[in-house]
Amino acid sequence: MSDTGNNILDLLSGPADLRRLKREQLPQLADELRGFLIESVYQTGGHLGAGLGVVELTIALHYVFNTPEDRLIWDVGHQCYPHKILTGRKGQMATLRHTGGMCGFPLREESEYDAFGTGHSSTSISAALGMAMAASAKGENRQAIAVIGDGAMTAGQAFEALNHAACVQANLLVILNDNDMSISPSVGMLAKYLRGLQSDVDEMDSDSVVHLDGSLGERGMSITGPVPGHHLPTLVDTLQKLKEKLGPKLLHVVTRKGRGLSEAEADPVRYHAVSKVSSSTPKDKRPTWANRFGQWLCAAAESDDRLFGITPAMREGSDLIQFSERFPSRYCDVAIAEQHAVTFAGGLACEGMKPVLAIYSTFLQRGYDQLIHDIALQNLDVLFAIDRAGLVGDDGPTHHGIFDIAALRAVPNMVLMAPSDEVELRQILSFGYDYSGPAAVRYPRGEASLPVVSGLDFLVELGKARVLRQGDNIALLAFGPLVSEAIKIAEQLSATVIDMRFIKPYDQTLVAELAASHSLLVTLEEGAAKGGIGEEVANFVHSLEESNAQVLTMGVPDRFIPHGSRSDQLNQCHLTAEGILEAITSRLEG
Ligand SMILES: Cc1ncc(C[n+]2csc(CCOP(=O)(O)OP(=O)(O)O)c2C)c(N)n1
Ligand SMILES: CC(=O)[C@@H](O)[C@H](O)COP(=O)(O)O
Ligand SMILES: [Mg+2]
Repeated sequence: MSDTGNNILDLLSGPADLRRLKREQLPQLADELRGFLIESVYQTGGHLGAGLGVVELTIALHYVFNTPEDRLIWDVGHQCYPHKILTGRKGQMATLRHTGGMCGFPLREESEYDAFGTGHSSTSISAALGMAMAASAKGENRQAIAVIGDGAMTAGQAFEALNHAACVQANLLVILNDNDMSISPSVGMLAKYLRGLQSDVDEMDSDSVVHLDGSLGERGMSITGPVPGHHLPTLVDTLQKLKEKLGPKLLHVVTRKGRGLSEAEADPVRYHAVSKVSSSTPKDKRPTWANRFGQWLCAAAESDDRLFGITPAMREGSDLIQFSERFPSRYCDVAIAEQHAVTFAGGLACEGMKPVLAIYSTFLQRGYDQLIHDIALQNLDVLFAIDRAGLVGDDGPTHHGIFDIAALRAVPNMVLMAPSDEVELRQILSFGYDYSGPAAVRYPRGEASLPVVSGLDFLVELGKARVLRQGDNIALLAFGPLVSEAIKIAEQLSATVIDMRFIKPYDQTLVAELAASHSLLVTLEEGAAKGGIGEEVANFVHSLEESNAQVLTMGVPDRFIPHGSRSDQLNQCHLTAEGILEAITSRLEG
């Protein structure tokens, strides 16, 4: 017995060892792997339910296929921890999602077994098909396997890829991991269809494999399943058969999210991700920006029955929970379908409704064309509540919301606002809601900031900033919660502090006045510096003939910021009081 009680798991250094096991050893390996996964993720925090649901599937895939030569891609990638543990990274699990530690998603640079980096959903089939076509072109006899959940399957790109795959002869295996869950329960036509096909995974038995060969089958993609996704003998036998079958194939497996941990099976929403179990008593958590948004949304809906609240499968994350319960007829979870969500909001607006689309900044990237083409170009009255705008911490670069400033300030008709605290959030959301045109309010992940200056008037006027402190030579122009960092160093610098509030249109009149009365303007934004609002302010100031003011722009540098804590990331980007002070000091010492 090894010291951790894991007879088999601890003896495996990689899939080659796994493939030397007898089939009858695999169920014990699954138990050991599941136990280690739970224990480890409770220590570090991270995604849990999805990984528990694919323990057997992961073992079977590495047992049957010759990974890494056979390419294995995990859609979204939040379920990849069992895969990482079995591919030589068990020892790194203690560093999961820590600064400098193991990534919480598949990462090509981390391992040859991570065939494709994921994080945003629904990319796996496209990538696997590309790899399969390349193998064919090179005459290489290898498989490309995409494991995609029922939630991820609802996104358009998944269907685009299936549509293409069904008409090309490439060795592609798509495994639909159907646990009837997204983060919240799956919604939409696909979910209904799949529910009609499968019984409860525990009621399925090994001869329940149904060769559907349905409509897609007649046109080039064979469909197998549904198969009980926790029954190792069935999984291994089925995968062996499919391995020998040429051409594009789809295997439908039925699993349970959170499998093997009773509380996670009972509440898969809550156990989608868990915080680390810390020995110290948890400090009272303050409401998050998303909580404050959710409260505002309910209050606004109470007084206006034209308001619709829309989320692309992120009810919990964006905190539309209360709204969904109180206003079910005006709550729309459109599944993982950001492109559809944006244009759908436009349709509502055309008919006089007041849609509010709550969407993470990083996921809005999926709907950028729709924002331009369907909303801004037609000047439709849609409010975008852009959540997770800024550095997000543990999830890392696939999830940072740092491109929305550069993206949206380039779009005519768009209004883009950045509240500095939770009181401002309410005021600015209301302003955006009342504004009759496309408006967006961006706010970060985590606990909502409290006002740093009291007794201010809250009247919000289009394109107008707020002077929080009058100083002399240096002016700090903060866009959003970085106001609090600016206030911390204002006295030491005897600086003027401006809460800019509006990114588009920004308060150009005030900037011109500041440029005439200060020698250094410093712009602060938690967004990509390249293409950011700081560049626009600098261009404007440097175009003023009557001013010699210099502009120091501070934002996220032109590189991807790795996973880790949000505070580490802000430090890396010098977007803390200390970092800003240091940058100003070195500029002054120039
Ligand atoms: C484009 C995009 N939108 C939203 C998300 C957030 N997200 C992460 S996991 C998830 C649910 C995925 O459901 P499914 O694919 O069924 O996987 P399961 O968690 O059930 O294993 C969502 C919506 C994402 N990662 N990417
Ligand atoms: C995997 C995925 O994309 C989501 O689970 C994401 O990690 C949620 O992020 P938050 O924790 O910021 O809600
Ligand atoms: Mg699912």
